[in-house]
Amino acid sequence: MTTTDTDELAIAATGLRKSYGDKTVLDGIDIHVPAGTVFSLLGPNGAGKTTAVSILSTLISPDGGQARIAGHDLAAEAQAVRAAIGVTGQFSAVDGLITGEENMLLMADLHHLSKHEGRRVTAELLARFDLTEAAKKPASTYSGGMKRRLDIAMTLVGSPRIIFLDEPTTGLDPRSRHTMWQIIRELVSGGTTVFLTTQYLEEADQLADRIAVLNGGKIVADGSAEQLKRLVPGGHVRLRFADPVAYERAATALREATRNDEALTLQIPSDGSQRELRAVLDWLDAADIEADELSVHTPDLDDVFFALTASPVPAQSTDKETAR
Ligand SMILES: Nc1ncnc2c1ncn2[C@@H]1O[C@H](COP(=O)(O)OP(=O)(O)OP(=O)(O)O)[C@@H](O)[C@H]1O
Repeated sequence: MTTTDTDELAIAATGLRKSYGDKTVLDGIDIHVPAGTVFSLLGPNGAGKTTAVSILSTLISPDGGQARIAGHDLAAEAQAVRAAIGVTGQFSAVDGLITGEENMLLMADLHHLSKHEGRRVTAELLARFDLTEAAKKPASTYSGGMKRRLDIAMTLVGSPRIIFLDEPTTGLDPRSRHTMWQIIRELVSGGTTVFLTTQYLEEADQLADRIAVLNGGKIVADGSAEQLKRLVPGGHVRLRFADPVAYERAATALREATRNDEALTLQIPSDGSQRELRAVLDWLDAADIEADELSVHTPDLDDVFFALTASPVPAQSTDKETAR
């Protein structure tokens, strides 16, 4: 990789390793995040997402590997790295005993902003995150979504170029989750780089330019949501019949279909495109058969996630496999 490539990367990590005792959590992972994009690290519980965030944000040291964050070496220039990043973890930095505004002013102090500048930034961020009305109330009275917004607002006091959001919407209701997604999109359109960990596949699908799936200590897949979806087969059209005679005739006409004689359904491999759907309908018309229901299934990130995280992780993924 040339120097220019490295400069344009907000995060460039290679061979990161971390073990606790004889448990290898990260077994040599590479992460490259271009500036101004959203990168999402996905993985089941305990996969090591928080560990990766903690390493990249200088909270803990890796056992091996290197990383440059905002152009600074993680090990040799930890202070410069810290100055360039913001971290919002699973455990909020919000102090419930003081007001939202006081939490913000405290952050401004920590970042050595002048009194005047601290007040200006606080007012601006509280307004941006729709917290002006609640600013003078103790943060303990805030809803989950408000606390999460305050947490991110506090992170932004230091104007970080890169922010790490560790499961930013876990436990939020759908409306608050959508508000958070909007906030993240606005941050990125303003040039911030976002490193996001999530257990919600839809969240990664909605927000991330690139997604990496972490499992068994390794990145098992890496790409855009579309690229990842292409990794798994499973796109199909399903036809359901109420009449067993129509079902039998359709099964004879559509030789590639997989039969389910109990449910009277036929499953035909398909990419879900208009062309392929039309072909199926044309076959049915030609044979003068009418299906009672037609549904299209295209692989989604769930399929990718379950396919990629199926075996090496014990109990949890087995449950998911059986559930499907
Ligand atoms: N300080 C520690 N000492 C020992 N083991 C640890 C420590 N921190 C993390 N682990 C273990 O490392 C593994 C990865 O943990 P980590 O919190 O990074 O996973 P995660 O992907 O963030 O999971 P979750 O989604 O549940 O937060 C887990 O098995 C955890 O028990």
